[in-house]
Amino acid sequence: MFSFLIRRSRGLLLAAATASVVSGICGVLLVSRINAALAVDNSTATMAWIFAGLAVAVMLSRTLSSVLFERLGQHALAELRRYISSRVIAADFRRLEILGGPKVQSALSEHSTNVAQFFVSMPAILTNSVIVIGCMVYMAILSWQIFLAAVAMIGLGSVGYHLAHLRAIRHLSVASREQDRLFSHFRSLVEGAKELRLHAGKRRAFSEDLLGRSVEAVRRSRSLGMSIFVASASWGNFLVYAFIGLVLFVLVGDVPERNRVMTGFVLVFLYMVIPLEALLLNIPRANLARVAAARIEEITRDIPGADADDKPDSSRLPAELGSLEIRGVTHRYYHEQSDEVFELGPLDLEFRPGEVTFLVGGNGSGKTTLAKLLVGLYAPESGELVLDGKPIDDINRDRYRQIFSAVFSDFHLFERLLDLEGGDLDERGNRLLRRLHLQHKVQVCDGAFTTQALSQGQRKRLALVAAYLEDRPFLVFDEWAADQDPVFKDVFYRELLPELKAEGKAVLVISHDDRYFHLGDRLLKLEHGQLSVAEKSVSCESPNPETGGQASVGSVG
Ligand SMILES: Nc1ncnc2c1ncn2[C@@H]1O[C@H](COP(=O)(O)OP(=O)(O)OP(=O)(O)O)[C@@H](O)[C@H]1O
Repeated sequence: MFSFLIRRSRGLLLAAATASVVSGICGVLLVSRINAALAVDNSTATMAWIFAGLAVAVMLSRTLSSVLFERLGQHALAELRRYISSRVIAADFRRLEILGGPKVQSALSEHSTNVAQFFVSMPAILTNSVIVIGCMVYMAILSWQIFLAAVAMIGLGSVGYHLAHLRAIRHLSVASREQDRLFSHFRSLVEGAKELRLHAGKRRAFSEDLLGRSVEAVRRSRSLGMSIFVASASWGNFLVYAFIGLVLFVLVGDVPERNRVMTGFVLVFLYMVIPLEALLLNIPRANLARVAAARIEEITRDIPGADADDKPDSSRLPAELGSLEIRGVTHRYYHEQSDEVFELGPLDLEFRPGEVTFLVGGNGSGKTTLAKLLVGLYAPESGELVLDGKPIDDINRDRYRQIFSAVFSDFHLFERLLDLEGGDLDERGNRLLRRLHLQHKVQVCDGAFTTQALSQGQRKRLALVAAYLEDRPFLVFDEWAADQDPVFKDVFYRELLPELKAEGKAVLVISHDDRYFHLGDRLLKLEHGQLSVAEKSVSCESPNPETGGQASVGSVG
């Protein structure tokens, strides 16, 4: 993940790192100049100018590195969000369903921000590392014996620090996993607002048992992890003071030029303590970023790219449907908790243009799953879809999907009518809105609905308008009419469906409205994932003159 980000902004990173290193070097030179000034009786004007020059260089390089790293942080955040979004857009739909929205949201917000923080803490890490290393070199020049003692002390500190880090990272990983769950509770907080307000007990249980526990678990693991980091930073700090004591009161007695060396060491130490502290405190942030990056990698690994083609060449999309066959297609859902499997199929079906097919079946019989298989959202586990004699595979599945417009029962309405153009788009949209009696509530203006603040049934009508405007050869409606009033049910079944049929569209309608079934060309019934031929209902209505009331059933498996 970091290497990906580093690759994307190599130039900026190099400039920022150079500025940090320059700032560190100038800082160390500054101390050496102070020490030199202390060692002479009268400091010269040249010494003063060098000092001033170095001080200005430190200020400029530190400002430059901080600004550049801040920009890098924002750049990294934007890059990560682009990367994760593109992976999500291209992901296999079923894998995305299994992964779930909260994890994606968590990756896009918190994990990405933490990774970006790495770049913000980089100047502190780099500059202070250079200062600490420079100070060590300066110490080595002053006395190599004491330098060796410092190296031994740093070795001891590093081992303790490393062991503490391993432990801290474990806690931070637990926290970032728990945070994904927390995001799903955040979603319930808004989406379940009605239910939570209507039931005090449910509200209490949710906020205490679910949300509260999750918030607490994240807090506990993260503060444990960060406390270990901070404690190990204090341990490092303690070692510095222990070392100062050791040098001042034990080691320095044996070295030649005792006074000069002692002044030098005291100065270097005092100068080094703050950068060292900053270094030890910033390394945890970098580690937090490492954990977040690992989590993002894990999440994006779970959603491998499928067959989505970024720019489907619309000229290659079939404007008309020839024949579409489903041959021996199956799909299975495994439910881990109950160790049960729902199996749909094997199904054999054929769809033709200008044909309206009704699909019925009890709840959970597999209707929506069949629709998802048909439109290519799920790849069949066995069997195949054949469009105009050509089998659909991973390579051409995305192009295949472009022949469908669908309104699923959990449809989503985008703010704009995306990828629809034409000077008369607004006019065509508004014409449809008039037919659906929505013209007083909403309009299509500049390719977007003027509002979405409508009832669920009205919003579904907007989804129908969007599907209509797409003008694709195959339309799928998953219980579209379920929440429409009788007038609009009538408009849908008696006006819109026949119109689509007359235009040569193939239409699959998942429905429980048996009083309209005679208006379709055939009726399919699903029971426990298996298709059966169903008799068309003739209740309430006279037989359809077009079909003579007979179900024209395609090849039904
Ligand atoms: N995302 C999913 N993950 C796991 N199992 C699922 C998922 N969606 C559906 N199922 C299982 O598949 C079965 C069929 O579901 P499906 O949504 O296709 O039924 P349906 O006939 O459309 O039902 P309804 O009339 O209630 O909309 C269900 O019994 C359910 O157990």
